[in-house]
Amino acid sequence: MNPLHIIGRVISNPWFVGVLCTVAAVTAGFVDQGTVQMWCFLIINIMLAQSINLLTGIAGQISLGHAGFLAIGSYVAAILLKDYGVPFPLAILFTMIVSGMVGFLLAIPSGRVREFYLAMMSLAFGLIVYELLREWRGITGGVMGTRGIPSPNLNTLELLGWQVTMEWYFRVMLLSLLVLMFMLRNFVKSHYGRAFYAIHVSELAASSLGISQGGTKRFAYMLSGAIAGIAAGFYAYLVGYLTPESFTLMRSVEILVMAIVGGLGSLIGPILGATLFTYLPQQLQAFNDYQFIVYGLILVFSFILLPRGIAGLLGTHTRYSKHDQLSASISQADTLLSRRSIDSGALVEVQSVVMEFSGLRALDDVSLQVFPGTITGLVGPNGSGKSTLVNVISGIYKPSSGTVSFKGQTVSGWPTHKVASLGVTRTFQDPRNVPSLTVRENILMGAHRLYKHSAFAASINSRASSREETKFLGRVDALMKEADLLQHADDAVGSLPYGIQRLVEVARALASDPELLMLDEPAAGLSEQESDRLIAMIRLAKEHGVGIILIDHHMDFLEQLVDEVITFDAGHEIYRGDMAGMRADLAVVEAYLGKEENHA
Ligand SMILES: Nc1ncnc2c1ncn2[C@@H]1O[C@H](COP(=O)(O)OP(=O)(O)OP(=O)(O)O)[C@@H](O)[C@H]1O
Repeated sequence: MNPLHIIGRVISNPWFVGVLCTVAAVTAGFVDQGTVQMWCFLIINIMLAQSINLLTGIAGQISLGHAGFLAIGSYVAAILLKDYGVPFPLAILFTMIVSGMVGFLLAIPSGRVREFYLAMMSLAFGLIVYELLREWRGITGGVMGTRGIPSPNLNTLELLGWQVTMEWYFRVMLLSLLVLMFMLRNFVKSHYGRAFYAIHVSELAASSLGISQGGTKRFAYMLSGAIAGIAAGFYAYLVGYLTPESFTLMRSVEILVMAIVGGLGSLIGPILGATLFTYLPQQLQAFNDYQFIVYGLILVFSFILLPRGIAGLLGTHTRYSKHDQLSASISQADTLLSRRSIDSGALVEVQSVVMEFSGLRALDDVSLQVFPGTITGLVGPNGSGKSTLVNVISGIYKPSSGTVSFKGQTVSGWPTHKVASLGVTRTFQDPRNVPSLTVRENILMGAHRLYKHSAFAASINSRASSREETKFLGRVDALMKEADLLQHADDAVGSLPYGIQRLVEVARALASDPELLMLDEPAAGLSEQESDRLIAMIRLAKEHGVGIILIDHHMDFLEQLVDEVITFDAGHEIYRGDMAGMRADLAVVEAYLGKEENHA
């Protein structure tokens, strides 16, 4: 085994972490105050790097203004203690809430912009906060800053009449970090963590699983702000004075770089990055004037040589499921899918839908009904409107006119995630999985809409949350067995052949326990064996009363499955009936089948 990977395994082992923290907590009583203070700065950096990692590394929302959170939190904490005498743990708690609220508010405009613009917006946030600190003299003390904040460094910090020394301050910080890491780890491994990762990779695929992109982004900003708030509170008391110069753009960049160099998306990475960036500047002091050049070079080389950061070099992976914790208790699921009544009326009803794109009529007066336990095939030449119809039903497009209703309720115009949360699940023409997550994690993501437990319950790994996770992990294992995917359960989806990726997406759709399942060319690129697996899965869904819309160009494949087939040409329905009738229909042969045969 690679020796670096052995190091990675050791440092991510909870026993190692426990022993290291105990040793540090005890040793803090014997070493000089400067060393303990440095350890405190390390903890602050770890918290900040985790905060940005959650937002940028996991939820994919780039932030160049994190020093803004640090600044707001630090000044709030300072004012609460210095001016109002709030005990410092309570003041830190309050700071966490204020910073979380700032994060939430910041997410509202951020929800509308992406990538480069998002980076610019977060940059503007950091710059505005910096200017406010300089100009709002009555509150912040302007460029002179705020001094005389009770601090363990000056032996002026007290709690209930007891003087808090540096050594005890460090122990409180260490305990806070351990609690934070425990909660963060559980959170990331829950359906909340998977939702963060899903919006990062594909907002469209995420919303088709019932994940609200706006809500998830706001939640990510809020949590990230709250974590930065905790770091800020500890920072304000640790240093005992605040000036705007501690919260410049450089500080924001430094926080981001710590997480990137450590390894974005993993939980170990930010710890490693923060450690490097806390101690490196000290080591480089020997280089005097060349200190910053050396610093810059290290950065450039680490970006080039370590694309997944130090955590990648050490082979540490963060898992986005609790499979490793719960594997002993996972049994085979009793049911793969809920059994639904097939005697009820139409599941979905499309009425006179027209869909126009700048003058092009992709759908022209289309109507159809799909009943539980039936399969409706959609066929037609390329560009005839099949995918557009699925996009209209799933809420990706709002029809230009006409309505879509699901179980009698009009859903046209609803956001995609809200339609999906009713049990309307679809797959895409090109599979949209999360390539870096495992097969198990991807399929588990499908169950998102079914989870009931709160984010707090997920973070403390409550009994109810474990029970729910175990149930869905069992269901996912059973689905993997059905799809013959068990041997790939722990492989990253991106490393697998195309056909397998398609089966993963279909299994993910089934994990949502859908009422209506829409499959867009699921058999494309599958081997014969994989195609048989797919047929078995579709039949399983049908037997359980799921209503299915199936788009495909393979007539042999459709023949084995569909109850009814509808043929489109240029957005119009040209045939509806059984497969035999379709093959004999002159209009279909003219518009579609003739061309298909010519292709063959
Ligand atoms: N977002 C969009 N903007 C503009 N035009 C679009 C959009 N989506 C679809 N179209 C157009 O609508 C028409 C129908 O496209 P659609 O993807 O539904 O066809 P399809 O039958 O699914 O074809 P294929 O078999 O190639 O998937 C095409 O002319 C396509 O270019």
